[in-house]
Amino acid sequence: MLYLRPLRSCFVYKMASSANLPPDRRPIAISGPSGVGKGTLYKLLFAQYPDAFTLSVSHTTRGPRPGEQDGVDYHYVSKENFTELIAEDGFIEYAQFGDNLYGTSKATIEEQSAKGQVVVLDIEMEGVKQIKASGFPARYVFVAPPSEEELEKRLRGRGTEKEESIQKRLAQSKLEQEFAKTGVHDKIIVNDDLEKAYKELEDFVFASPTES
Ligand SMILES: Nc1ncnc2c1ncn2[C@@H]1O[C@H](COP(=O)(O)OP(=O)(O)OP(=O)(O)O)[C@@H](O)[C@H]1O
Repeated sequence: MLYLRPLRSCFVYKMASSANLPPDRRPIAISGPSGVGKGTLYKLLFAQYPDAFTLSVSHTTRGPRPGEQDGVDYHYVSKENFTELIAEDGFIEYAQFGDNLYGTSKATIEEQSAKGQVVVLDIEMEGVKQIKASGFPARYVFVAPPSEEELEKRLRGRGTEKEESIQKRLAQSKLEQEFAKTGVHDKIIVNDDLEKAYKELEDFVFASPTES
């Protein structure tokens, strides 16, 4: 069980949630191996600054699962609609997993950004490559594990994956880390101590455009 001390006093939290917006409004693409703690880190950021950030809502051709809402969890579209959007160059990145297509639409990011929030994208390596190639303005954060052993421990500790899935994620993690070594990201955060890693993320996202 992860123990996390409150990150800020209540007073600072209120100030932050109403007035503290990042000076650099480009979307932030967060990537890194599965189980490294990406979701944990950006959820802390959202909790701390509820008005400043929003998670990008992807398009998918898979049907909604019970409890999922269109426009909240995903934008659910038909395969025909999805392929039309690809033809119109409507995605900054897309990929196929199993029988289904998933993608991040330019229009969605623009609509979300127009509301005044900074869009956060939780994205894997191929997505990062595609966004870079598209020329879409974004900032890139890579979350790295302190070690392979710790990553495996976190994946197992989360209790969401079967053995085969854990092995696949660990193998993919090596590719993600090799990719990160090529220097494509603006910031690499080693998620060892959670509070320290969170602080690094917070400092990065609130840096002025010239600093990052
Ligand atoms: N610094 C940390 N120290 C210890 N445990 C951590 C730390 N950061 C995250 N964790 C734990 O590691 C597990 C994986 O974290 P999380 O689900 O956020 O990973 P993720 O990178 O978003 O994974 P995925 O890409 O599969 O969604 C969770 O159980 C989380 O509580």
